[in-house]
Amino acid sequence: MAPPGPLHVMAGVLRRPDGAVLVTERPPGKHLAGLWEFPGGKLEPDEIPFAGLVRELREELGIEVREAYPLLVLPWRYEAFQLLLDTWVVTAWDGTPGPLEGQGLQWHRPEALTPAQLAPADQAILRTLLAG
Ligand SMILES: Nc1nc2c([nH]c(=O)n2[C@@H]2O[C@H](COP(=O)(O)OP(=O)(O)OP(=O)(O)O)[C@@H](O)[C@H]2O)c(=O)[nH]1
Repeated sequence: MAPPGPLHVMAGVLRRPDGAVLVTERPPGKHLAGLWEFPGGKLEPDEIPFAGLVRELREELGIEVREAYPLLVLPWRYEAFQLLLDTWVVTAWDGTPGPLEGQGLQWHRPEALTPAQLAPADQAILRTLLAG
């Protein structure tokens, strides 16, 4: 049987007008617990990427995405699985992002993020943000 394909994971980089971006902490007991990531999650079967991004950010942060554009689709391999991290920059939303799942939330300018505190795949996203 063919091995399972990569997990398609949506990630949203919420960017405020002052340039700060939102990072969220992975909860205890989960893969990469204690590291920081961009909020999001797995795409559901037959869901288009933008709809998955909107759904995940509604579920995790309680916001309604209004404007977003694709930044990069990053293929990544962890020991146990592979993912395609489909990353969008979110420039406008309704509501105030809150920790609906009890996760830590922090706003930082990309230059102030410490790469080692991010999920490994997200370190590549950070490089793209810094290059842009
Ligand atoms: N949402 C999100 N997931 C990421 C990022 N970077 C990264 O490596 N991942 C990995 O992508 C996988 C899928 O994320 P997820 O949020 O749906 O999954 P999860 O572990 O919370 O599990 P669950 O929602 O099934 O309980 C996780 O293993 C997570 O570690 C990121 O920036 N955002």
